[in-house]
Formats: sequence, C-alpha cells, structure tokens
Amino acid sequence: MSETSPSDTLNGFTPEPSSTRRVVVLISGNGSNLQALIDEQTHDRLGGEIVAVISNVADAYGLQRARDAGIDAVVLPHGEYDSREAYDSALIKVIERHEPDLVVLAGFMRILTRRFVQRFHGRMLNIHPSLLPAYRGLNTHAKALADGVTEHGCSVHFVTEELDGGPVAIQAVVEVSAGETEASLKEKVHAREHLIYPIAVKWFLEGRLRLAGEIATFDGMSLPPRGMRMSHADAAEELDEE
Ligand SMILES: Nc1nc2c(c(=O)[nH]1)N[C@@H](CN(C=O)c1ccc(C(=O)N[C@@H](CCC(=O)O)C(=O)O)cc1)CN2
Ligand SMILES: NCC(=O)N[C@@H]1O[C@H](COP(=O)([O-])[O-])[C@@H](O)[C@H]1O
Repeated sequence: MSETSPSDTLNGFTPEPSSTRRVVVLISGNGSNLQALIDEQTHDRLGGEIVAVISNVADAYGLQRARDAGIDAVVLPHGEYDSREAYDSALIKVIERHEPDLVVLAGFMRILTRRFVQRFHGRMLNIHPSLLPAYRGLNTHAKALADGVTEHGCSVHFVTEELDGGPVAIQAVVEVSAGETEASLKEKVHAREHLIYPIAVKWFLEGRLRLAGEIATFDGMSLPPRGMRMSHADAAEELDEE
C-alpha cells in the first residue's frame, strides 16, 4: 500500500488504493444498473473493474450488456438446483473463481441464504427501489402508490441475512406526482439508482464506504440508519457529470 501524507487523510481516515479492485455483479434482468456501472468503468470513474456478471436467468438482457462490454457473462439457472442452499453453494464457487473485492446485486431477484451472506459479509451491496426501511421485498412502486405517499426513492445498502434489512449507505428521494403511474414512478427511481449506485460502489472500492459491525461508515464516520441522503445535484457533482 502506497505511503500517504497526513494531508491525504479524511478525518484521520486514509482511503485505500482502488485501481486493482475487482467487482462481480449479480443480475436477473434488464441490467440498467449494471450498465450504469459499466459506463462509469468505461470512464475510469468506478474505482475498480467488473470482472464478471452472473445471472440466474438465462435470457437476462444484462448478460448481453456484459458481453458487449467484454465482461465475462455467466448463467447459473436457479431452477437447475434442488434447493436454495445448493444453488447458493454453486453460486459461491462461481463467484470465488473471480476473486472479487465486492459483490454487487443489481436487480438480482433471489433471496440469499445465511451461508452466502456470511461468505461475502461486509463486501456485498444491493440497490433497492424504495426508501428503506419502507417497502422491503418486491413490488415497491405499486405499494407506494397504493399508500398514496408523496415521496419514494431508492436505497443502496449492505446485504445482510435480513431481507433488505442491511445498513443503508445512500438514499435518493423522488417526488410522487399527482397522476403518477407505476411505470412513470419506476422510471424516476431508475434514473436516481443509476446515479447513486456507481457512487456507492466507487466509495466502497476506495475504502471510504465500509460496514463496521452493523453500522455503515463513510470516511470512518458512522452513517445514520437511512444512510446519506443524496440529491440529484449532489450525485451529478460526485460523478463529475458534464
Ligand atoms: N439475504 C438477502 N438476500 C437478498 C437481499 C438481502 O438484503 N438479503 N436483497 C435482495 C434484493 N431484493 C430486493 O432488493 C429482493 C430480491 C428477491 C426477492 C424475492 O422475493 N425473491 C423470490 C423470487 C422472486 C422472483 O423470482 O421473482 C425468492 O428468492 O424466492 C425479494 C427481495 C437479494 N437477495
Ligand atoms: N428487490 C430487488 C429489486 O426490486 N431491485 C430492483 O430491480 C431493478 C433492476 O433493474 P435493472 O435490471 O435495470 O438494473 C432495479 O430497480 C432495482 O432497484
């Protein structure tokens, strides 16, 4: 690890070098969040390299996105295994062949077993389409609309055994308009996901975002239960978007 001067520290916290960091991404579908990560990698702004994309669904379009980017694309169909435990054991083996520093769930639609989560504890992130702890699980946009909420959004969190219960790193809020449809709300949330997820991944790979026990920390400072609230402007600035 390169020597750092005191001026390189943040609150006494020294970010780690990230150039050799390896990322494995798990998907089940379209892969628009994967694409956002690929795009940041292409601009050398991700802080590491996506070395493999693994899908439990054979026709997930995200696999094509990976191939188009020259990234190893692997299909591991969950239906070919007799149990969740058997599948997760096979998935662990495939992932570990790529020696990741970080496992990223990007629309990966399988509940992971305790053994899997323990294997990658502290180095596995998920993007969830709600303002956790609200609306854990599936069909978040429909539930938010049914409840008539005026605010919705997305959360990046560390993955723990408790479904969508892990410490939150970043949240982004979208306003729910009058006449909002599930499709329009989903599109609004997706747009914010594509900003905050690459930021969270970059900060993890730089060693700035960490899981310390049950608490997410940023630059050594404990984050509140709902993580950092990030506006569109904040995210765009962090990504140094034109
Ligand atoms: N142990 C954990 N596993 C997973 C977590 C987590 O926090 N802890 N996050 C999820 C991602 N997710 C929501 O963000 C999620 C994914 C899938 C499901 C679910 O009910 N899956 C069903 C199958 C559904 C389907 O195939 O359409 C299942 O696995 O039986 C809920 C939430 C990833 N895993
Ligand atoms: N509970 C998990 C869940 O619902 N995740 C959601 O699936 C979508 C995947 O889109 P993508 O394949 O285009 O990235 C994303 O909106 C993500 O938040």
